[in-house]
Amino acid sequence: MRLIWNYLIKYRLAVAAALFLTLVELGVELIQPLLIAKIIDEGIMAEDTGVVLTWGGIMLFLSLIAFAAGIINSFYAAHASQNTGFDLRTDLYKRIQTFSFKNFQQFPTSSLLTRITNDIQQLQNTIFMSLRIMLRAPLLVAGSVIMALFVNWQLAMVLVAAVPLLIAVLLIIMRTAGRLFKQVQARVDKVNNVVQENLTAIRLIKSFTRRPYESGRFHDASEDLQHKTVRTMRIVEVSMPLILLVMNGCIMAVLWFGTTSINTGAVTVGEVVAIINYITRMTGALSIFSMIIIIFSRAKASAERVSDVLGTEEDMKQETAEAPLFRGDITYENVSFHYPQKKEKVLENIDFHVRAGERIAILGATGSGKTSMFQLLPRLYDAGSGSVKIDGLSVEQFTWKSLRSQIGYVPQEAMLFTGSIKENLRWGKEKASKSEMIDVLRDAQIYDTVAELPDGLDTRIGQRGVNLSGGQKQRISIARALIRRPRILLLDDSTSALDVKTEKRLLQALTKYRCTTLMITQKMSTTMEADRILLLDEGKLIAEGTHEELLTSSPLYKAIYESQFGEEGGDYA
Ligand SMILES: Nc1ncnc2c1ncn2[C@@H]1O[C@H](COP(=O)(O)OP(=O)(O)OP(=O)(O)O)[C@@H](O)[C@H]1O
Repeated sequence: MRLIWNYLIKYRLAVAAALFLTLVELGVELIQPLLIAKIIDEGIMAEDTGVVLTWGGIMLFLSLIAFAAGIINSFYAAHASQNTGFDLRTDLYKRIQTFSFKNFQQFPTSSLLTRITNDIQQLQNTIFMSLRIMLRAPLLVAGSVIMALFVNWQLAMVLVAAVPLLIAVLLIIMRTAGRLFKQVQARVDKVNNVVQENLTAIRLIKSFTRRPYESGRFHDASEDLQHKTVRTMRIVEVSMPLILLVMNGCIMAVLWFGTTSINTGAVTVGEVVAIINYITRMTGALSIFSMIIIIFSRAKASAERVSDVLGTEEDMKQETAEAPLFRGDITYENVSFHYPQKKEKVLENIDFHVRAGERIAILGATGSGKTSMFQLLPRLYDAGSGSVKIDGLSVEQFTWKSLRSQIGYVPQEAMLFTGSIKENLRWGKEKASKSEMIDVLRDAQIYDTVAELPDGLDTRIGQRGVNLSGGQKQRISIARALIRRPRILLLDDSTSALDVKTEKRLLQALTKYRCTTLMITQKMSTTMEADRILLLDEGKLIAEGTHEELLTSSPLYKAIYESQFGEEGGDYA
């Protein structure tokens, strides 16, 4: 919970004002039974209407003050809680943005989503409730005991004995519930995970008619959440009957001792009524305690989950050197790599050199390590051993921005954002002009299609580009990479959905960018457009050369070629 204090401190004035106003409300509440005692003993019993009216008027006035204090308190409580929530969300978001892929593997996306929404919402509610009513509850309980002692200490001893014991039990319940609520939040993660996967793969689910299976998965996750929440709430709910039992016991004891003491004259009727009034108010405050237990236990769990993310160290640090303008010469020197959670190497002793401006095709069976090899260049991962260099300088010495802004990366799965085509292109270069956009769309062989759309560049792209074909998405992704005028272009199977002629035109248009181009591909038609080809197999670079060289030197390359074009080689021989 230290996390909440650290953030709340910024709004200390609002917090102080809210707490002060709580004390005003509390003061009025605590003084009222005293006034009631006075009215009974000095007004009603003594049949003095003047006393009743005077003190009754004072009670009414104080109630109005408490009412105003309550309203203003809400304003300050909302200000402090909403702003703290905003700050936490912002910092959490910023921290997630710095995450490396290794960090991401630590926290599934669905869990990060729950943390940044639901968990922060819990913390926000807790701060609001704390400033509004929660603090009042313990203060009211403590204040009532003190005031009861002040009214009649012998009768109040009943409370001195019972209340601390009751609070100790409630705190134990709160601790247990805190642990259980953490498990509840993990179940919320699971539900989010299923929903997220479901919605992103809705087309697949429909085409495979897997709706009943997916509904089953959702049902199980949701039911698991329901059961865990019910089990947790059961423990919390014990607190309410417990409070009523103990406090009603206190009232019985006060009435019992009070009646005998009134007869001996040691206690007045007003004092008995006042103490019972304090007990009733304490019962109200303690019932809020059961709500406090729920909110605090949840908040404790949420605060830990948020802290876990905020406290996660970036495992990949960026260095401070600004990269020079690259020529685009690339060297992999004896590079080996394995993913953080796996021991087996997916790349082993990769060694090659690409001259600036060259166009290289990377060919290899699925899972042979092509994408992994790409990811080392913009430092999405760091090589385990060996060195990846651009223009003879290790990529690990540059700032992310200066390195990545010179690399155009088109990932295997074309990922577009909700917004217009224009906005998606500006995602690549913020201040791109209309003519720049037209140029890159033309080079990516998609301009004619865009121009025919009723809204042209302003055409809205649905979430993840649902309203575009696979090939259209690929070409807009390529245009987005080209608009940055990259020095190095990485195409990860980005032309797989294009027909041979369109692809040929696209590759032709790329020559004017004079950038070094590495293209992962499964298609021979693409490799034949390259200056050289790297052939990967099970993480090893097994052959390197031009198309003609590899046809004679590499049996695997020849086999792939023949599998695509037949032994004669068709038109491409
Ligand atoms: N994020 C990851 N975490 C762990 N292992 C991974 C990860 N990504 C890929 N791998 C593993 O690394 C190996 C190489 O994968 P990679 O994606 O580099 O192959 P690829 O040649 O690009 O395959 P494809 O042609 O199918 O895209 C595979 O065995 C794969 O299972």
